[in-house]
Amino acid sequence: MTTSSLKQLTDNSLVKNSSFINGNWLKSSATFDVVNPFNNSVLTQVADINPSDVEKAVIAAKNVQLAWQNTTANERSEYLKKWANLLTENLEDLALLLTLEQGKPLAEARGEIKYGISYIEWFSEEAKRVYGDTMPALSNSQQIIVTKQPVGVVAAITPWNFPNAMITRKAAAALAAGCCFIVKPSELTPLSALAMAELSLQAGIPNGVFNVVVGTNAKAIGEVLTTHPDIAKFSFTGSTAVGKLLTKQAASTVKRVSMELGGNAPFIVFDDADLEAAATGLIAAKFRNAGQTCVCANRIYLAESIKQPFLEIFTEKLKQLKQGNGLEDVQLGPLINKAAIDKVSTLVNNAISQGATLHYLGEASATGYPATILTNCTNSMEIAQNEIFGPVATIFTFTNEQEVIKQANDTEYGLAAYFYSQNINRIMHTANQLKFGMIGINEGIISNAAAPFGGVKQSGYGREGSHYGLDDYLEVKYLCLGNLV
Ligand SMILES: NC(=O)C1=CN([C@@H]2O[C@H](COP(=O)(O)OP(=O)(O)OC[C@H]3O[C@@H](n4cnc5c(N)ncnc54)[C@H](O)[C@@H]3O)[C@@H](O)[C@H]2O)C=CC1
Ligand SMILES: O=C(O)[C@H](O)CS(=O)(=O)O
Repeated sequence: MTTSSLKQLTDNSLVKNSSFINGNWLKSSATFDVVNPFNNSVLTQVADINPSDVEKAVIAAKNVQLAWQNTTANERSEYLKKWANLLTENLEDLALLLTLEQGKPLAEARGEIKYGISYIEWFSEEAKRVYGDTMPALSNSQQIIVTKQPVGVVAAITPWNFPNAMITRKAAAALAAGCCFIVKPSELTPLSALAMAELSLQAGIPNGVFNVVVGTNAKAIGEVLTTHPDIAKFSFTGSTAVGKLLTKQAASTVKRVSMELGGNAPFIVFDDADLEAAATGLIAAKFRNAGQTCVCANRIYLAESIKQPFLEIFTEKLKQLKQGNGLEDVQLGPLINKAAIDKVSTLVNNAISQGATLHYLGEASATGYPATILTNCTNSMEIAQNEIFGPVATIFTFTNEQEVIKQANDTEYGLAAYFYSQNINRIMHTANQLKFGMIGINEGIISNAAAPFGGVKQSGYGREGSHYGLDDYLEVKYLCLGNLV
């Protein structure tokens, strides 16, 4: 029987149990349990920060902000490279920690750590590519110069589904731009963030530049991070509902805001698609992290003429996926908690009561959810208008290209979309009409540090990764030099 304990780590110094502020570990009397979602065992206790102590992180960051933004781009690049190298050296322990606290299969956890490291590596180079402009002046006695400067102290709040990569995707860009950084990770998965903090210390990143505050009073902590006047920018990844609340709070001090929110991705298989490739792509796009990602395929539209052959291929592939303990040889881990299981069950039962057909039902442990295929779904069902966040494939059919594009766009979200076709005219026509920030064309996994990750509509705004990702942490300054002879 696989033991599920932190003792399995090679280097137990990576297990940290309190907030990391100004290079120190802040103890507090109150603690909260960190639970393994597969068996609900308590992994460890973590100090529950008193919201009144969150300001200590703000002060620490503010006190070192000028020194940090006055380092050279090369110096910041070197710090980031050291951090990335340490994360790579500790990859196995970081992956084990992530699977223990979040549940995803170890192979996926390794993938997430590498994905998270790729953002640090990407921005260690982007730090050296912050460029300005010159522009034609109104007279020869003038010179116009445009420079870019770091926005200042950045605060962030991140979710439990990618407890490593959602932090590095923000922190790496912030540090590269010359901004000090404070993050509140989800109280469900604080250990990955705290291990990252320990490695930032080992990388020599100066005290106060990278800070992690952990606690169960997300509301109170969030109020400090969204309203404190010494925080210039706020970045959030999580649900649209919470994103709206935090955006309102950040408006009180007119902070720069980036929002990476929920999704409701359509996945369209046209009649000219490579069905084998589309089925493989859908397995990846639907079942990664047991369906708990904001870019998961949430609605699957099949051309009527290929529905039967596609479903046969897809169902056979789905039967190969095993659900269970992420530490063992499985492809689907547990959901994050019982509330998540109840939410998915309600959506499925509601869909069936509204006419959906249960086409396939896999097996699952008590803390998992069975891989499921529902057919005969319609856009009016709750399951079509909500982010499922579970391993449930909902099948819709269509006969007309314009109709399916209209249905795909029929959502308040606009994060990711996918479609499979081998006709270039149909590909360009469809890509131009889909209202989403990111589109996978004949591809089910599109996440890449070199590409701009982000959405439109109620999936938020701002971009993370790519050369666009630095702009969110920079202010443009216009200098007008006059009276030149
Ligand atoms: N667009 C994107 O890149 C991503 C979006 N998400 C979305 O997030 C949801 C799942 O993740 P969850 O962690 O459950 O989302 P969530 O929005 O409930 O929580 C996200 C973070 O916000 C914090 N939080 C919750 N209520 C808060 C409040 N009142 N004030 C301050 N902080 C608060 C939580 O502690 C956590 O750290 C799904 O809707 C998913 O689509 C998740 C990951 C990535
Ligand atoms: O939280 C998420 O869902 C991630 O943003 C998805 S990805 O970046 O890992 O694709």
